[in-house]
Amino acid sequence: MLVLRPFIRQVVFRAARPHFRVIAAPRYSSTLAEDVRSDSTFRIPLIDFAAYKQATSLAEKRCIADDIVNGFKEVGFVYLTGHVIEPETVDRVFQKSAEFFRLPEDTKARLAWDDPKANRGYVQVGRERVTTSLDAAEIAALRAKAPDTKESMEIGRENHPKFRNKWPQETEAPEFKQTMLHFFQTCHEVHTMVMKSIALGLDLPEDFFDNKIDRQDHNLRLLSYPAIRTSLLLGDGQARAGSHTDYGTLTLLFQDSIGGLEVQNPHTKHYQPASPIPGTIVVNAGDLLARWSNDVFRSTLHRVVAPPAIKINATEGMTPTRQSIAFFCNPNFDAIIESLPSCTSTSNPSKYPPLTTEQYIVGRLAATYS
Ligand SMILES: O=C(O)CCC(=O)C(=O)O
Ligand SMILES: [Fe+2]
Repeated sequence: MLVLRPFIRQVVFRAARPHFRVIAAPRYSSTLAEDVRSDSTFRIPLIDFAAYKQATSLAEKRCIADDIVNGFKEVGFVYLTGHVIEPETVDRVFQKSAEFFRLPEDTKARLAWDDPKANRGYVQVGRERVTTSLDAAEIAALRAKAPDTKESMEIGRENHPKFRNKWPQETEAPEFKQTMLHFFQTCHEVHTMVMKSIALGLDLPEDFFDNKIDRQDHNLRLLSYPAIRTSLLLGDGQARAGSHTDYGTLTLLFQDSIGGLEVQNPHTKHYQPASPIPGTIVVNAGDLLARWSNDVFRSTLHRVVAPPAIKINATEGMTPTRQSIAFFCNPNFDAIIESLPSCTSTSNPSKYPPLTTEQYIVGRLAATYS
């Protein structure tokens, strides 16, 4: 599958409005590290993971692994194509998610999220305010002034010894549970594979992460952003989802065609659109992977803002409904996250003390919800 590599290198996604702009870059384009230094050439690399799965030698795998690691080092985000998830599977999850959010308010309220340790259940509009702040009072003030305009449903691993998922009844949402559990398993498998490639790209044995990420302590988040007058999204700090980083190893993000996701260019600090590319997964590195890699990887700020609006009259625009599905991949909750041996040296000592996944994630979740 090495033949695919030159092709992928030529198809360079330039993050610039309007959406859906994929530009064939010159054959001998500059490197990613050079491109991301300016907003006009900023790009999120598109990586064909099929080449990794089909590689017949470690050297072939290393090529893709290097591209993936480079993407997380320079941008913190990549678009993944050639993964194992069929488009029909993703379509079905979107359909079942939309059906769920159409349930009556009191049905959803019965399933309300109520405990950051469990992190399961329905979160109504305005209840979460994602932010980088760690200060509870500051987050509460932000939530009051500019709440996230989204609702979500959080699903954890089904076989947890202490915490139960909050499922609607089968008669209320037929095949919802089965669809989500199947998708959870599929995303777990993608995570395991991508982490193998990351291990290789960081000069570790390919199976380095295997026994640290096998417990499926992940979180599947169904997201629904209701239609809203665009003027309500344009105020100070106002967004569909405020600027934040994710907490775990990787996030696998599936978005519909509406747009609005933006990624901060780490060099210029300006936000650039991560426009939907059909069939791809947007994959970003989270805080724990950045910490594990001693900041070799970036956990990049991102947010969801108003996409190009549909005019409802001469002065007012309406921002259409948007759906996305985020699969937050985590290490095992009792895994100790300490700087990886290949990311530290005497001249680059570890920047962070060790901590467990649970300590980090439960602390962040407790701060961001009301
Ligand atoms: O909806 C999206 O596109 C992004 C959502 C997100 O970043 C999150 O929930 O952490
Ligand atoms: Fe996020």
